[in-house]
Amino acid sequence: MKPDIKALEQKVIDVLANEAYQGHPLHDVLNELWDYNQSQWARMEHMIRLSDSYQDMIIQREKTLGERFDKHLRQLEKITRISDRYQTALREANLELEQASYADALTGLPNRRKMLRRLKSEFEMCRQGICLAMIDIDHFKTINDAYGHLVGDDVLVSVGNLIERTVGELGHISRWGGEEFLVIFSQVEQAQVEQCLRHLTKVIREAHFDNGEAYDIRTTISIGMSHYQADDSIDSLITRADNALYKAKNSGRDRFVIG
Ligand SMILES: Nc1nc2c(ncn2[C@@H]2O[C@H](COP(=O)(O)OP(=O)(O)OP(=O)(O)O)[C@@H](O)[C@H]2O)c(=O)[nH]1
Repeated sequence: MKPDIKALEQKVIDVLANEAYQGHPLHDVLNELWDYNQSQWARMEHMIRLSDSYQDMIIQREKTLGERFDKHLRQLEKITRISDRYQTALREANLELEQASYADALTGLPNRRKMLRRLKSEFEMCRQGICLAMIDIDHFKTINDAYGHLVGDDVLVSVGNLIERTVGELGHISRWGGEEFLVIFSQVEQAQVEQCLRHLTKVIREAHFDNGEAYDIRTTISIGMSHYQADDSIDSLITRADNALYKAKNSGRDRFVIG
């Protein structure tokens, strides 16, 4: 049978309060037991309160942790988006930089570095049938001296444009340096290249480089041509074109010579 704890407790309280039992040894023992029981209850309640607040604290902490985690996640997403945009911008900037490093700043034509790359790849693909034309403006210094460097720049750009237009699909032009241009013809009949270069000297000879009415400059070009021969390297092919250009200069300019 289950004891009625409440009634039992009340009975103990009554006995302890009863004057008639004071001083009896069992009264003292009961008193001590009662005090001990009360203190145990108080301890238990204290522990329950502690446990409750501990659980509260954990719940709060988990809540805050969750919120903090969400915040970090949002920050992380933001950083990822920024990083994606940054990488795209970086890729575009690198591309622009790469293109800029292969273009001549004045004429916009491919520069010597780009040309050497092209020459290397043409050489690797099919070296037979490659022709080079080294083209140099005649007495260009006199144009600079007479009209100044800025006008000289304009003439350089115009000559570059005329070469590009005249060569067209037959070859690839580059500004090799200073007042020199290099054209690669690949897989074009040598006779056709010669005809093109002969025509080019005529085009430049007949051109008027004017700036409205401010000036009217005439000029000519000399060309050294080389075509691939057995055992040629890129260097030897360029050197033969250079030597032929030298001969064209020394034999009166305004012409092309085959090296
Ligand atoms: N305006 C201008 N001049 C340049 C540029 N690059 C090189 N030059 C000039 O080109 C001239 C080349 O002179 P030279 O090597 O003596 O040759 P040239 O006067 O053309 O004579 P030949 O080649 O012997 O017919 C120099 O005056 C350089 O300053 C440039 O980008 N702009």
